[in-house]
Amino acid sequence: MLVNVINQSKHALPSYQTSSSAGMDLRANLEEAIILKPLQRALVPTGLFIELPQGYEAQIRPRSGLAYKHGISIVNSPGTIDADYRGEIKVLLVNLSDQNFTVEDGERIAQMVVARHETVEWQESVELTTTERGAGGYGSTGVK
Ligand SMILES: O=c1ccn([C@H]2C[C@H](O)[C@@H](COP(=O)(O)OP(=O)(O)OP(=O)(O)O)O2)c(=O)[nH]1
Ligand SMILES: [Mg+2]
Repeated sequence: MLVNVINQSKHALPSYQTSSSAGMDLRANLEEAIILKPLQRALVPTGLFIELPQGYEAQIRPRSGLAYKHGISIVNSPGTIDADYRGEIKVLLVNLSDQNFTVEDGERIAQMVVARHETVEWQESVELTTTERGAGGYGSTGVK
């Protein structure tokens, strides 16, 4: 799909790393590096502005390598970019490790997956259909 984008960053547009990747890696666009102390969070700019077609959203997800090696995650994971959002895409990183982590300019900090979504219209009802699960949840199907 074609998506309008304005790239005000110093870096190339995000791209898929392999032909069947679901996500495109997003790079930090920084004047200077950010040092994240343990449990500290920061809203990291990307310099990207996009215009998604109606009925689509972009999800901002953590990168597993950063999470595994450095404990870097995203506070609001997955972040949601609405189709009508025209501001800069930012990534809310958090350092879940016990050591400082430096976010460098140009570093791949997250990945963005574009997905379709439905728009719900409520149909108010007095009862719902009966199912095998019923109201069971939170581990109701087994001890572990
Ligand atoms: O990780 C994120 C999450 C959101 N946004 C932008 C795009 C999104 O369309 C907008 C609003 O996000 P959200 O609805 O999650 O935030 P909110 O706290 O509900 O704010 P608002 O009242 O503006 O909707 O902020 C980002 O740039 N990065
Ligand atoms: Mg909102």
